[in-house]
Amino acid sequence: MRRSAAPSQVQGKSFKKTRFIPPGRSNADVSKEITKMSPDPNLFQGAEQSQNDPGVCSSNPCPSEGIPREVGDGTRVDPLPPVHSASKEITESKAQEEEASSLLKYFSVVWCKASKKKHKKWEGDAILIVRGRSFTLKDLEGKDIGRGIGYKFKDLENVEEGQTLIIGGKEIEILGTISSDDFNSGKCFQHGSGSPAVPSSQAARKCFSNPFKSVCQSTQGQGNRWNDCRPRHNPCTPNALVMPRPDENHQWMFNRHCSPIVDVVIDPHLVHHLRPHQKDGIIFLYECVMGMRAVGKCGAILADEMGLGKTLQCISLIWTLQCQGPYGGKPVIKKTLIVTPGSLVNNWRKEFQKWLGSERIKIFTVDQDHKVEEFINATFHSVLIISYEMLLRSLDQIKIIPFGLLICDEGHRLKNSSIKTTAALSSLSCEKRVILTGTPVQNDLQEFFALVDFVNPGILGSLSSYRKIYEEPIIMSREPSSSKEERELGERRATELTRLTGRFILRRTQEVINKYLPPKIENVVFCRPGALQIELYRKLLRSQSVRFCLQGLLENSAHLICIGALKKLCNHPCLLFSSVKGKEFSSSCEENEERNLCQGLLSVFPAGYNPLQFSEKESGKLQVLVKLLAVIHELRPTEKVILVSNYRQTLNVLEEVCKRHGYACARLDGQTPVSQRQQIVDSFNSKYSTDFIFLLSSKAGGVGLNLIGGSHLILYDIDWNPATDIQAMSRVWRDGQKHPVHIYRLLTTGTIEEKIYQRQISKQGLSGAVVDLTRSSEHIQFSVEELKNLFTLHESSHCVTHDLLDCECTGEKGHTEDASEGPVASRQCQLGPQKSDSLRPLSMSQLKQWKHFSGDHLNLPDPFLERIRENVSFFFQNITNQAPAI
Ligand SMILES: Nc1ncnc2c1ncn2[C@@H]1O[C@H](COP(=O)(O)OP(=O)(O)OP(=O)(O)O)[C@@H](O)[C@H]1O
Ligand SMILES: [Mg+2]
Repeated sequence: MRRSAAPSQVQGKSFKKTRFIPPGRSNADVSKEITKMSPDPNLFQGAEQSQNDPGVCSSNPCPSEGIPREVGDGTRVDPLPPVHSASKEITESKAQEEEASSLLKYFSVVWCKASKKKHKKWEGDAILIVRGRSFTLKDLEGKDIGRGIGYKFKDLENVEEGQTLIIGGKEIEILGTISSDDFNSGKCFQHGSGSPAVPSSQAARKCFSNPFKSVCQSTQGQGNRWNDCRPRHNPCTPNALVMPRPDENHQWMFNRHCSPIVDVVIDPHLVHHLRPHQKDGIIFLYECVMGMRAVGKCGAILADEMGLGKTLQCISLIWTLQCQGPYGGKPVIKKTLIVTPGSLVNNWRKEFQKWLGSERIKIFTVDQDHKVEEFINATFHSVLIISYEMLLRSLDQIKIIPFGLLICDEGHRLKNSSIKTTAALSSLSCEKRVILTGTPVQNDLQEFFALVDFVNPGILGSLSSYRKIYEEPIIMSREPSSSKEERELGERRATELTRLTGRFILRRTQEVINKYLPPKIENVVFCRPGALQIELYRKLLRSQSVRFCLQGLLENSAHLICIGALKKLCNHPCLLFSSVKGKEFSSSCEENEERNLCQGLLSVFPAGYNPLQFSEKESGKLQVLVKLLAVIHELRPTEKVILVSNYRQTLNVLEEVCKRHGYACARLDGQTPVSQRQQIVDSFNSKYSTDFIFLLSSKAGGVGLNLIGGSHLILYDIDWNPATDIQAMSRVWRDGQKHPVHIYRLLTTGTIEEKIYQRQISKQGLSGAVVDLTRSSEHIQFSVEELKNLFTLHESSHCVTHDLLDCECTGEKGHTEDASEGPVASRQCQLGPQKSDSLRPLSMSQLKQWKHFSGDHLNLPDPFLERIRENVSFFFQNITNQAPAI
């Protein structure tokens, strides 16, 4: 507890002052005086009582007037002033009020409950906010612990440093003034942990050792240590990447043996390959984990967009820290733990091998046959790579290994502090923690807290203080009904939060590597539904379940069943048939809705319909797909295709199509054993592979994979969450890709798929958790109005999405809207100004700027589109990185 030595001052004179020995004071201080602040009696009692202490007014017949009220925790809240009758008083008090309303001051204080005890202890630090005639006392968690109104303006105006006061039943000592800037930004609530890496003089003193003495000792005892401590690589070569030297404060803190300072230089073998943004990223990571950016904190979040080479940046960091260090050249760490999704364990091993070969560093990957014990016993391994699932199972063994560095790949999963994985990882004693994520949480402030608190525990204070100081003001400022003051405060707090966390969070966008990548041609293809699809769609929309949903009569997830059925139908009617079959007569209660939905559906299918012998013509998208595959195969025989769906059953249909057409294919979905995943990916990426198609379940394999063996990516269906689709799309357009990349998103015209797409690109979709991969449609709430829109089939439109764009073209000619239109609306709930970010889904106005044409358009400029136009009602196309020779 802080003990004050600040001198108190006498203030006020009209009432008897209590003698008070401030907590922690020596007896010599007893003479110091304390001011008892009381609400202004003038305001409550009328002029005749103006000199009275309101405390004496308990005899007042009207207890609600003039007697401070107590609220909540015993805090005194003084009554609102009654209306005065005398006009002179009104004029005077009006003038005073005006004067008072301009008073706004902030103080740092220590406080304790007011009592007459001789020996008291301050109970805590707090912030005193004096505003006009009132004050608020907040603890450092941002919680109100005292409040009072109706004080004498003069008393509050004269509050100053060193004073000891009694207000609102609490004794406080004013320690200092806080600028409104520091209050508004929230800085004054920080417990010191968030300050830049400048140690307090106390800390510096504690770590002091006589540098001269120890250097002498060491040079005598160990020969010429200065000569031994040369940098591992030459820092003077023109391309040398040299890490920043620790400053004096860092040296005081960490160079206890006063070893000579040695340049830490990244291995030239790696530097040769590094992109400029990767060099910056390595310096950033180095500074973070060395505690050079925030005092006592060694965590970082590297949130570069997908494909920017976060793996290589980490490998460079690990290799450097394991061999070098700034103090006497001594390595900073011995062992590193990398935790990653199961499908990426072997990708990490491969990347180590790719960049460092197999001799420099020994990697151990945990799987069924290689347990953690082996790593413990075989001491020559320095890096342990393990999946999140395995980590939970082997936590006890992991805990006993003294890891110097912890890297959590695809670490956005740690955004929930109550899940087991986060708790398990937090329990590890390793302080140097790095989260890697291409999809950071940007718009949920609590999840953001969890990530930040994981890498740098305590830097934002406790969760409750964070809520009070940042989350609540920020959220409040974004309410449409917020006042100007609230908006300003929220803005300031958001800026401060961004500043505070910006020291250890780095995010670069795709643009930084665009110049190393081939062109990307993105297409949104609106496929006409087949006749059977239309008939079934109409039938489903007429079903009792859909009708009840629209009347708001069904509870829970009934609408999800309807949505699920429509989505299956869009993929292929045979998928709907399989799910309906057998449910028509089901009697179980849970399946009631499904039964209602299915009734009469089977009769729409041709007699003797066999889902296994489905026809490609029955699905508009499948027809387009088959033609697309054929034209790619014909025009680009050496190129390969990634075919993505969110559903295993759909992948089964697509696999069957591949078989029918004789296309060799590989497949990775949720059921593919983790141990086989990398091998499947590697063999597809290999130039010797004979596979033409890679069937990918976006949910199972979307994150982290490199599928640069393919240059055409077809998204067969659409997810509510744009991040899932964007993740999948990022698998091919990344470093190492040799061919122009073609992306095709297939949507069934006029159906729910268009609606989901619109939701993705509309503001409504944007305000949700757009970069959060774990959210699915179950978390989406729909109003009856929205459901009505979802459950409408637009049979006559070429493209409902285009209809909504307010675009004047008829789709007859290739049309591109003038790019000079207004700015793209930014997301509502994000920290600070958002830079261009390819993770952000496209917006409606951006889509309008894409080239677009109807399927009837003559002379389509793209030979692939030309071939599929027959079944397509509309196209959107966008080309990134110069016009390709398609
Ligand atoms: N400097 C480089 N030169 C050439 N290839 C590179 C370079 N840096 C990274 N790569 C390659 O780029 C690909 C993508 O890198 P990586 O997997 O590290 O991306 P990432 O940032 O982790 O993306 P994601 O968020 O999707 O996991 C890998 O094949 C990697 O080997
Ligand atoms: Mg990665």
